[in-house]
Amino acid sequence: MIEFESVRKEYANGTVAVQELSLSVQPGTITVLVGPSGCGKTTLLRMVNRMIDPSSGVVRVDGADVRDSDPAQLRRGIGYVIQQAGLFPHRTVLDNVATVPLLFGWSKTKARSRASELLELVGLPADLGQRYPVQLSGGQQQRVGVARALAADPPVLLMDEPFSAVDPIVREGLQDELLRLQDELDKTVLFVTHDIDEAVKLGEKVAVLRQGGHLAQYAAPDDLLAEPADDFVTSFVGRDRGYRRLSFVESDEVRVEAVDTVRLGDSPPTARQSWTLVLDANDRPRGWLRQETTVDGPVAETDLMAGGSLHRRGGPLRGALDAVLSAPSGLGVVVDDDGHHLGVVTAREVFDLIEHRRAVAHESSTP
Ligand SMILES: Nc1ncnc2c1ncn2[C@@H]1O[C@H](COP(=O)(O)OP(=O)(O)OP(=O)(O)O)[C@@H](O)[C@H]1O
Repeated sequence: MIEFESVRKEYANGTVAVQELSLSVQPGTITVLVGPSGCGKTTLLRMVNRMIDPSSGVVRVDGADVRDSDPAQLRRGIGYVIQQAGLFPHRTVLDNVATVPLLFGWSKTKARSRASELLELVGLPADLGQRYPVQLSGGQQQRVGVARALAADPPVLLMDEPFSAVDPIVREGLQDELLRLQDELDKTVLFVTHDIDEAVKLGEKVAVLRQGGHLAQYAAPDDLLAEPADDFVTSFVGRDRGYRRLSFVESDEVRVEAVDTVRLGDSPPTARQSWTLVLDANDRPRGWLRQETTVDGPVAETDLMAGGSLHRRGGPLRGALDAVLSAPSGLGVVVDDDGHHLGVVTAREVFDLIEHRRAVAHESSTP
């Protein structure tokens, strides 16, 4: 869908931003360009919609050389989202999103109704449509930016550091939202970031660029973390790459064990284990009760130690290990999709599974 063939960009001042780079982006996937500041990510991205033309080489969208298309026409099929959303400050949110359909000659009513649908699609309440961008939080503005880019239903989306101006929690929410949207929409997304965590979370393929616009490695996230191509990629993907790789390991085989539980408001069992898991009336974990804690009567919130993160059954093994490491009991709490308690996993179980996987992988790679 998007191809770069021996693309080179030298700016008028002699800076070579992209160096003889070839790359194919698969249709219907999120591909991430990642690398340190100044390595040519934005330059590469902007060559797709002809905001920048290459000095040599060819950029193709859907098999056609972009230089053969009229830039305005080309951009109708390519949504563009930038940092801090770039919304028009004097137009309401709804009119910001309706801008492109209006340019296409849609009636005001039709364009606004499409804009409302899009606001809902990106998870914003309809009444925000009447506000001005300045009256929204950074995260909300980014969502409007995404809605606006989707307005013409373009098959291709270019996203240039779209989430880097918001705090880490909001950012994680926006990333999850993009993955959910992509499940639904199947766009061809080219996404620029300098954050390797964001890259491996979002990308089906990740292109690591290094200074001077060289392509250092182009691989699926798991392969990137498992086998960085050289010292630059190794240092760029970071020291804890072994741990982060667990994000791509399924936990289906992990054994979930039973643990003693008590409901908030009930009396604890008389013979208590070292740790008892406390649940609410809907079987959702609320915290841990230590054996040493004296409880007179029913268990109350004040008797509890805060629980750790919860591991959703079937989620990546990283979540299981994090649940173990963050729980005061050293037991990772496992829940179903609705947050109901299912049992616990131990660190030993997680490590045994990692060891087992390694042995299986080794066997299958040994002739
Ligand atoms: N119009 C321009 N004229 C001259 N040099 C430019 C121009 N635009 C970018 N550059 C230079 O080209 C190189 C690549 O820039 P680019 O913006 O593509 O990098 P980037 O990887 O997106 O960086 P960042 O993460 O900081 O946004 C940099 O050295 C930059 O200074």
